[in-house]
Amino acid sequence: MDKKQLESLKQHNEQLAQVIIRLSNFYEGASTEVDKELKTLRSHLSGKPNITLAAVSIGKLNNLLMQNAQSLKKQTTDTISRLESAIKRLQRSDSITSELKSETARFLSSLSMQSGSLFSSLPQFERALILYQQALDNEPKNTNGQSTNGQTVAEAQTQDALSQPIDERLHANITAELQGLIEPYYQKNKSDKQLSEVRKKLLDGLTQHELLECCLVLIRLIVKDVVREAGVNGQVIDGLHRSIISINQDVSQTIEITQSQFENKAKHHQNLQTQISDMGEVVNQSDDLDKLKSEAQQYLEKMQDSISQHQEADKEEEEKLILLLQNMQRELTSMEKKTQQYRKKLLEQRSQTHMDPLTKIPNRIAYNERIEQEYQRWLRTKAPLCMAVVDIDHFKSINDKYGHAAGDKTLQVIAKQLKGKLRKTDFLARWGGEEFVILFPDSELKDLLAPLEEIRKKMESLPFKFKQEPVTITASFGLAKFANEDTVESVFDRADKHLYSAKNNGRNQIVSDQS
Ligand SMILES: Nc1nc2c(ncn2[C@@H]2O[C@H](COP(=O)(O)OP(=O)(O)OP(=O)(O)O)[C@@H](O)[C@H]2O)c(=O)[nH]1
Repeated sequence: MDKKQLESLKQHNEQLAQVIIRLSNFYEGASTEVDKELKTLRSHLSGKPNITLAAVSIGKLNNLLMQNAQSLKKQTTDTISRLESAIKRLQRSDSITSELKSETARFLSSLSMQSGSLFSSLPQFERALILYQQALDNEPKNTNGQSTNGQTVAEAQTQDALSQPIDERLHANITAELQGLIEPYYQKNKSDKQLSEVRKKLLDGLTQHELLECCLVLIRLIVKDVVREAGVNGQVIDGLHRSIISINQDVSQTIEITQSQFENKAKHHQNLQTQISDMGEVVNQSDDLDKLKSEAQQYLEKMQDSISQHQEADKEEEEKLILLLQNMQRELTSMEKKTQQYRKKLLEQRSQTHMDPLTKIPNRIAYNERIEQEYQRWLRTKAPLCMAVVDIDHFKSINDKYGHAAGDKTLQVIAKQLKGKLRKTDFLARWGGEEFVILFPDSELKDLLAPLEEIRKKMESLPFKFKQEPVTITASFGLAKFANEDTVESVFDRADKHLYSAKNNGRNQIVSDQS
């Protein structure tokens, strides 16, 4: 192999090492054993890659991933058989229609053909959910609103519980949770009629029965979305897994060929050495010039033969190597592309899951992560940390009088205002509905009163205009500071209590630990 080819092999190995390091992140968390082996693999590949050790590690990893795939397959088969018995139970129920009965029969026969792959089974779960929902929708009700089929005691009790009015607070909490859940889907697909209707119902307030219906619509929507996402992600990971196996085979072959080339060279070298020393001996012992000439000629011819033979073999091996390298390069390029697309998608997904789609500020998931960091920092350093809870006053009346679009716009404007007035190190999130939460690291409560008062005044003076009418919008604030044995929850509760004192005292004001 010439210097240029060696250089290219080295470059490919380094490129391969980089891709494998990046790829290995996708498997992180599959199991502790996989994680451990991935760590070893990364250590072999980082800095100056050691491909020989890495190939051993990749082999082990490959076995582990295959075992993992087997246990996943078993779990999937178990789950499918549980799903099968649930659907059989539904089929035996007296109260389902004949149409639904034949549909469950069709579903059961399609389940028996299931391959056992998690991703291909996911749509079956969704179908089962739809069948159950249809059965629930069709279920005949007696005058108490209870089902007339032969229920077990537990089922009858659950049904009973559903016919009781649920606690008002719980109802409000479920409504708020559903509002939060539906928002990203609604923002992505505003023209979807069913989505807009469900969202409107959630914002206007709904009965217990309507709330249950909304839950079902949302569950269906989310399952569909998860199935789609899981399908896409599964395909990507599957594809990457296949590429890694193929590259692993190429690497092993490359190593084998390089090793055999090395051994052949050594053998050839040894042969030449022997021939040269034999020739040396003949020269030493010979006293006849003509004989010496002919013997030397014979040796030279032998050496010539052995060199050309070696060159032939070398050429063949090199051609094989070049083919392998070309293969590897193709696989690497396609893997790079796939991982880059996947990484981009993951980043997008992460930022979407942490952002409120309406106001484009962090949401409650982001808040939960950030408050945990700030709280841990406060425990460690005791640097002052404050929290404010902000709630728009009489927001329901904006929705009622001017419509939800006006309510949405108000939330967007207020979020923008709040964000614009805060320091870069402060953290603002939409807690839910018309409520926001702000974290003030490294800030004393007494120093926050004036700036918050300024924000409150600014909000009050914002020139809102709906249906040609100027509208004044105000907000109430509850402010608390972390102290003594406080936890995240205790500080939030205190800020929330202050907020409600502010509401009870006439709204549009700030109440704090110092009030
Ligand atoms: N337009 C719109 N309205 C929302 C959104 N999220 C929550 N809401 C509405 O915000 C309103 C909050 O009303 P309430 O909790 O009764 O409080 P309020 O009217 O602000 O009254 P006080 O807080 O007591 O001043 C409800 O009508 C919700 O439907 C949203 O994303 N968009």
